[in-house]
Amino acid sequence: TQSTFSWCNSAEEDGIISEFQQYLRFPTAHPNPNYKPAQEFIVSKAKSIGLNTQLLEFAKGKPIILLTWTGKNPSWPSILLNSHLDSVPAEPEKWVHDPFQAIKDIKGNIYARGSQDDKCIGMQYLEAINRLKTKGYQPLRTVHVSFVPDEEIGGRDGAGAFVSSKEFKNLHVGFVLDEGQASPDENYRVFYADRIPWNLIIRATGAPGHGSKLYDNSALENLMRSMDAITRFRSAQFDLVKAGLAEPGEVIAVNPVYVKAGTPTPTGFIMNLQPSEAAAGFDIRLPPTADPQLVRKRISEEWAPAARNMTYQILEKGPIWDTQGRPLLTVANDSNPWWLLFEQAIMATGGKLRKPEILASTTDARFVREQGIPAFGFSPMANTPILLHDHNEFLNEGEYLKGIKVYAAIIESLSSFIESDHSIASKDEL
Ligand SMILES: CSCC[C@H](NC=O)C(=O)O
Ligand SMILES: [Zn+2]
Ligand SMILES: [Zn+2]
Repeated sequence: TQSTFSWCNSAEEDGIISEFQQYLRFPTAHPNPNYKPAQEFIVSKAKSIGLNTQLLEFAKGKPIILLTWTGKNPSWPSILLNSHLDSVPAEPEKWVHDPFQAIKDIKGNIYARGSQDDKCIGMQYLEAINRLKTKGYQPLRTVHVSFVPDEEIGGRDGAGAFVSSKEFKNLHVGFVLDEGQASPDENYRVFYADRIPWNLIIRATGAPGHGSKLYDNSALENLMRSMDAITRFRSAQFDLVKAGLAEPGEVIAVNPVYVKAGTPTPTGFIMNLQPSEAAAGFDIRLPPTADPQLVRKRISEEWAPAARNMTYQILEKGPIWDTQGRPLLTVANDSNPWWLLFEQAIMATGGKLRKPEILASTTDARFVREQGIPAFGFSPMANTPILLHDHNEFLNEGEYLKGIKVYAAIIESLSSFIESDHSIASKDEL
């Protein structure tokens, strides 16, 4: 059969797809990711395409794989392509195919945990580099590829430790690509910021009492009043999205993740005793445009006021602003040459791009942006339902192969960027 792409015959395509399936089968899902076999696979693949390989480890059993394709001008700021090795767990019995077998169905859809999030991009980076090397392309800037652990559990021992290490400083990274999200339509999506998670726990106390009694200030009544206030805020934010006035990543999300109260028995709860303690946990996500001080004030005055016998705890999973007090975002317009190069490369492959977005969830790109380094989130998956962390996560093989072509164009464009000599204008003329 004829291959979809001029650069590769169908036997080569089959090889590329089967290597993607192999990578998907490594058991790197939480809560017990086994990184070693996946690491050996990536290192051997990297060696076969002629990349330098290095292993870093900032926490035991959590390797960071760093691959390097040295450019003709190694002193220039380099490009880093990042992905994570781990994935969230899956419930095999709720999938149509086993999430760790990477089965390809008749339509070419490859079912696996990690197929979208984000083992696809890690392998696509390598295939794209392989493609560029085969055609004899030599980068001006050095290109690094990193595979990191622990993204799904916060990334502190992975990208967090890596980005603040001396090893990272020595790479002199000027621009980073990290994961994005699938797009159900024909337009690719790109992300210039992440929302930052806060974990909020609110606790209420009150006098216990008989289950039959109406009285003020019980622990659960106090908690329920907070729930009401939080629900009103949540709905107001969500209404902005529903009305099309804001994108999902542009509002503050506050979602309940647990509620804890009551006096347990072996079979349930004591029903005629109003408890003296109650607590609830929330996943809050703040866009870089939010004012964290206002959110803190709202929590202390409306969601957990001392006047209602309430206390609270906020665990901030990262700053909203960089060290200079600017919102943690990467400029995604023509004033940023990296943006132009990125956008032009996608268009040159016939790909279309939606308006840049703030990612509703959180990725390792935030660690990079904290260092003042520009980073975009991008996973080339168009015409694909958004299934990250969901049952039946899959990626179509044709879409995967197209993504390799897109990355090849992007990597070529970024790594041949010559700063401040009108290279952007000259690229337009090409
Ligand atoms: C505290 S960082 C958590 C990172 C995680 N990333 C992907 O889902 C998320 O919950 O968005
Ligand atoms: Zn991810
Ligand atoms: Zn994820």
